[in-house]
Amino acid sequence: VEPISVGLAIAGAAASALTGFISYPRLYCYFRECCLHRHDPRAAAALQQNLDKKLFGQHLVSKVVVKAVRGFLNNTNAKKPLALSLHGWTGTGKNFVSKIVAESIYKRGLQSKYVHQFVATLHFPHAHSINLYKDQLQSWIRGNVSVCPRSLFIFDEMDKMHAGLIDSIKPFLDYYELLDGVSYRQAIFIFLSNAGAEKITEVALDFWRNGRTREDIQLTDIQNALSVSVFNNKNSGFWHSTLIDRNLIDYFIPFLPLEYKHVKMCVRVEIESRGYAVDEDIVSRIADEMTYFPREERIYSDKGCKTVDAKLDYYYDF
Ligand SMILES: Nc1ncnc2c1ncn2[C@@H]1O[C@H](COP(=O)(O)OP(=O)(O)OP(=O)(O)O)[C@@H](O)[C@H]1O
Repeated sequence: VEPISVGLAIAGAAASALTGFISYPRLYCYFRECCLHRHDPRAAAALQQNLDKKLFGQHLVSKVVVKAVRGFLNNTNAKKPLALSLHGWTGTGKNFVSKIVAESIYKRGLQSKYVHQFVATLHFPHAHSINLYKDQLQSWIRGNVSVCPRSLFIFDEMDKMHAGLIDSIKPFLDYYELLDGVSYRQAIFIFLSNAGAEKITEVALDFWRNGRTREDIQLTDIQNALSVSVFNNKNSGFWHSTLIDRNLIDYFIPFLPLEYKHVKMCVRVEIESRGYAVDEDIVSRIADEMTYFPREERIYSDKGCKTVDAKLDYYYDF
């Protein structure tokens, strides 16, 4: 065999292995993050599993989020992007659930280049810059969905967001097939706010006072009251935006206020995540340090599970 033809054969094999490698998307995407083009059945299963395991005291949230996201990911012919609006008291798991949703779709979760998070007071702090923010936000969304149709956008503190800014994202949430040549129908938008938290607490408290269990609360018990209260709340940017009256929000998802037992569950998770054995005495002491409302019954933690990790620092020497 001529040395030159052996060389060519080796070069050819190497080249075809390389082309095979590059054109084999699953292998390629194993090493480098890729936009999700096709439905991956593992995404919905991972979402269900993680919510079941990690999210405490939110039976309505788990049910609705899994149904909504699974249905949307399975739908190859969605007519609009998915828009979820998460409502509830502080520290009840809204950001936590958004993170779990992000992680179920993209391995790198919130760090993924296809997941974009905005915090109203951080990214859009000045009312006088609203026009600039509008332009920036629209071109950011357009640019990112052009690169990856299955992009995820999370907007925190929606109740502090300027109504004009909310209106500027409205076209992306609508039923258009294409906007300037871009389709937004595979994108997912998650909006977080405390708007409606009082209403949700009222319903939960009613159940408690009537001796009914928290798990008896159905979505319908809360949902109508919630959309009306959020819509009529003059303090939240949501009320005068057209997102709600044009029915662009697909699901209103209520987060119930967390009870003493849920706070304890959060403390245990935090202790374990730091590699310590759970000491029930410390768990109770931390849960006891939190404050609870209403003043007479003291059922719900007024910070939810927030600040639990900070309190833990006091008990463990790092
Ligand atoms: N229902 C829950 N189940 C398990 N852990 C929770 C739950 N709620 C909150 N936590 C824990 O508390 C932390 C803080 O909660 P999170 O940031 O999700 O609250 P939030 O509802 O977004 O509050 P805010 O309205 O103040 O932004 C989470 O990172 C998580 O560790």
